[in-house]
Amino acid sequence: MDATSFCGALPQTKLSASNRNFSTSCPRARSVVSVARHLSEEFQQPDKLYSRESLVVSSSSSANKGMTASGRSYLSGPVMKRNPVGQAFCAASVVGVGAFCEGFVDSHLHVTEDKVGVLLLNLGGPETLNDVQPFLFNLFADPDIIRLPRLFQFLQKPLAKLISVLRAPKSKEGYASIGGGSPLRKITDEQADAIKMALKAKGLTANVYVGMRYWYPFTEEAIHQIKKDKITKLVVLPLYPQFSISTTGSSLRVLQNIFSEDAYLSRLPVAIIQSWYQREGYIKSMADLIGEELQKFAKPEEVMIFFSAHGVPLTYVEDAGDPYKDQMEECIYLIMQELKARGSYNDHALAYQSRVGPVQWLKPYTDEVLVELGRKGVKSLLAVPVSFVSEHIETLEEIDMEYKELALESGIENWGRVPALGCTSSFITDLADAVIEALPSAKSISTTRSTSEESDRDFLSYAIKMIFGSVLAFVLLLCPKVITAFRNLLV
Ligand SMILES: C=CC1=C(C)c2cc3[nH]c(cc4nc(cc5[nH]c(cc1n2)c(C)c5CCC(=O)O)C(CCC(=O)O)=C4C)c(C)c3C=C
Ligand SMILES: [Fe+2]
Repeated sequence: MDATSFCGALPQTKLSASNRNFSTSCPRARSVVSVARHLSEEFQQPDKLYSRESLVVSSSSSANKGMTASGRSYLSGPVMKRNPVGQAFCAASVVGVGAFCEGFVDSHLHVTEDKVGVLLLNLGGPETLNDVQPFLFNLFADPDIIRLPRLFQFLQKPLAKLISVLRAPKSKEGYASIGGGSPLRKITDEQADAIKMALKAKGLTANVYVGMRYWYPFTEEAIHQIKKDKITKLVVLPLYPQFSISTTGSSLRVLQNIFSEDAYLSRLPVAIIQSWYQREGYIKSMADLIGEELQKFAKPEEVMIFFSAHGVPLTYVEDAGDPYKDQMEECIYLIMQELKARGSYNDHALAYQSRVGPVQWLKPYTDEVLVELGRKGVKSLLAVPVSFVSEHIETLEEIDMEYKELALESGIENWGRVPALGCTSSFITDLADAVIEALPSAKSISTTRSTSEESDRDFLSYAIKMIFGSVLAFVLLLCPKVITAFRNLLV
């Protein structure tokens, strides 16, 4: 497998151009932030962290699983056989009972006695209003959220402090209006329990862990527990249907860092499901929910189906090759095809919400499209949140309150909103299938540990950057003009 073929492992129905960007047009290794791309660079340097066949990062797709851009298999291990509707045969061959995965039969028909773990990756959210500023700090301190040129990366934390302090009042207002905190932890825990039960029903006993990127339970805590439980095979399932550098990519980078520094983890066979927006079970579950909500309108056939996805800055897609936009568009296409197959021929639109800061984000923007649709005479509209599978601040506050008000002011008379998938059983069953399908392709990561000389050097440069960064932040904080300019940009 070469670096290009690894990039080909990204979901790729319409992505060949952006995938090529991963390996060719973005030479900076650290500031350009896709884990897939980063790994592909590691592959070009054989003495670095990852061996060529070490980490299986797959798109959970019936169309391209296990295939490179040129159609060759990138999996060196067993490749799952599939039936024509994209379900792996694996579910039927799982026969295990007892603790963990005893008796699990892989596609080589070898009986393995693994302790299977499933790690759900999610964003996390503040549980109280006091958590909001530190949560925002964690978010903005992420180099996959604020992407600074390499030379300025030492400013990441001071900048995160500044932005989080300035943004906190507005965010707090939002969280206060949905009950004083994010529901994400509770919902993700429920999803974890539901996936565990669904796996058990299919004959696979597994521990399911939740690892959040910016709040408790942090990914590090989940990994600690995975080690304690002596898991022997791990499937990583990010709870984002579409891959973005800013979400799945960021969480995978954290995992990569933890795994590369730990002897046990670097030997642990891992399979990563990178995106799953194209899975039949997910598409059908979304179509079910949309169909149900359409029926609540007096004239369902006249309703505009309005997909609202979380945005990302335009540079992610255009410069860093984030496949998010392509995957989102393909996802909407598949959902609409499914609705057509069921006899619904509604008009639809896709727009992007929740932009933050002064830069351009993916367009069209949700608020502008709502006003435009109202102006054009659309009277009935069904909002469909499509980038996230739990209720969260951006569905409960931004869509249900802000956008609804804007739509009604703009002339739309009948408003509806599709709930997030949450623990919808067909959806959970499909995620369980995705886990079972991914399991046989788990591979361990082999690493070379850094020498003590290297870590001494790292520490020194870290210390210098921190001191320099703190002085700069101090100067910035003392300059009222800078603060006012920032505040105007952020709120
Ligand atoms: C696919 C989903 C998401 C993408 C892509 C994404 C990118 C992204 N987000 C920010 C900034 C913020 N995000 C915030 C909260 C938040 N974002 C998502 C999802 C995606 N973000 C979720 C699920 C949540 C948590 C919601 C909750 O219930 O707690 C916030 C904090 C809330 C606020 O102040 O608005 C910020 C800020 C950026 C900059 C970005 C891409 C670069
Ligand atoms: Fe966000």
